[in-house]
Amino acid sequence: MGAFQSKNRFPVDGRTVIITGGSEGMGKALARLLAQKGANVLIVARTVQKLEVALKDISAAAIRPSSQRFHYISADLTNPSGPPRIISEATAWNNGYTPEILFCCAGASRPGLFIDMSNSAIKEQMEVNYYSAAYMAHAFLQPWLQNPTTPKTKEPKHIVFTSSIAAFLPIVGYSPYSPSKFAIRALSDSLSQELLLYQSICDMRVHTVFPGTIFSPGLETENLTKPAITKKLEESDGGQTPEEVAASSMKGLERGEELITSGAIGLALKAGMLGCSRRNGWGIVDTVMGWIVLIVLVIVRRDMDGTVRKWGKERLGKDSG
Ligand SMILES: NC(=O)C1=CN([C@@H]2O[C@H](COP(=O)(O)OP(=O)(O)OC[C@H]3O[C@@H](n4cnc5c(N)ncnc54)[C@H](OP(=O)(O)O)[C@@H]3O)[C@@H](O)[C@H]2O)C=CC1
Ligand SMILES: CCCCCCCCCCCCCCCC(=O)[C@@H](N)CO
Repeated sequence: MGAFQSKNRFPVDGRTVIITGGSEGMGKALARLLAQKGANVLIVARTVQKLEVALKDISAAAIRPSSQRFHYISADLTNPSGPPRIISEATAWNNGYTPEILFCCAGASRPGLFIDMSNSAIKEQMEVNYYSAAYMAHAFLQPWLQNPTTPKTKEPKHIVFTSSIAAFLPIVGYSPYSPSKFAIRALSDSLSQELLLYQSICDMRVHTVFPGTIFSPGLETENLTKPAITKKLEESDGGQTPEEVAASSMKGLERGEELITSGAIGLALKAGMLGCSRRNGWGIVDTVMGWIVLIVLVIVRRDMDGTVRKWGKERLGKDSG
């Protein structure tokens, strides 16, 4: 302990955290982890029954059960009227303070070939992944700015978005899904710069997590309609449990990272896609890794394209999926 231990840049003990998609999968694993670290936790999702079951599980993980508080709010986050109601309910529940940390984990993937998709399916992916996060983030910034003083004023406020490594490379079958995760990364980057405007009034930070395959209820649902070629292309990603993703996300946040990956493939792919995004520390590791990755990706892309071309040649007409 002590001198060599770096500062925790994401303290949560005694603070109040709101997690969308906190009733299942990665969001629920994060909620449990935050409860173990001493946070008050509020989860948001649509289905009340799942929220009730999850909340019991989350509160059972508290390190100080007598003083930590837990709550849920049911809302459909694709509806822009949801977040303002969530803020007022959450603020009232949290003794008049807007929760200081927002995790946007709600999301879903409905894979399929673009050519087969209805326009409403294309729109739905943007709504459930991008707008659900953008509306929430938008609703939190004004209350934070107007009331920058909270019991833990010294600590910055945080928004944490959830993207995917599908935002780093093309994968057949994710054409309506990947753009929604790219959009989250773009929002994260532009907000990260915009929030500097207000830094002297209220220190607000934004982060994005890029998980690979997560063994979650959501994955089981998406696999029901996933084209076989998509399963083939993503088989080299071994996958992680929601708990593993939650733990590595928290580690990245505690190190102060802005764009966070939870596995080796994500780390490499991110390095090849950083561009003008914030790098960790001075960015030397990310940058050198990026040079190597960009060379390796020439081969990866050629290999993936070869697989897709062969698949089409052998199966198109018989089974386009
Ligand atoms: N699973 C995977 O392989 C990967 C997932 N991701 C992303 O990680 C995040 C978590 O995924 P995962 O662990 O699979 O989650 P799950 O699909 O298992 O759970 C999704 C959660 O979001 C809630 N939710 C879904 N739609 C809405 C909505 N319209 N309004 C409010 N809440 C909603 C669900 O509850 P309810 O249905 O009751 O509303 C549930 O709590 C998502 O953003 C996902 O896109 C990223 C990479 C890989
Ligand atoms: C040096 C770099 C090597 C690169 C190897 C490429 C491997 C590609 C694996 C892609 C896996 C995609 C997971 C997306 C998960 C997701 O977001 C969905 N499950 C939606 O929920």
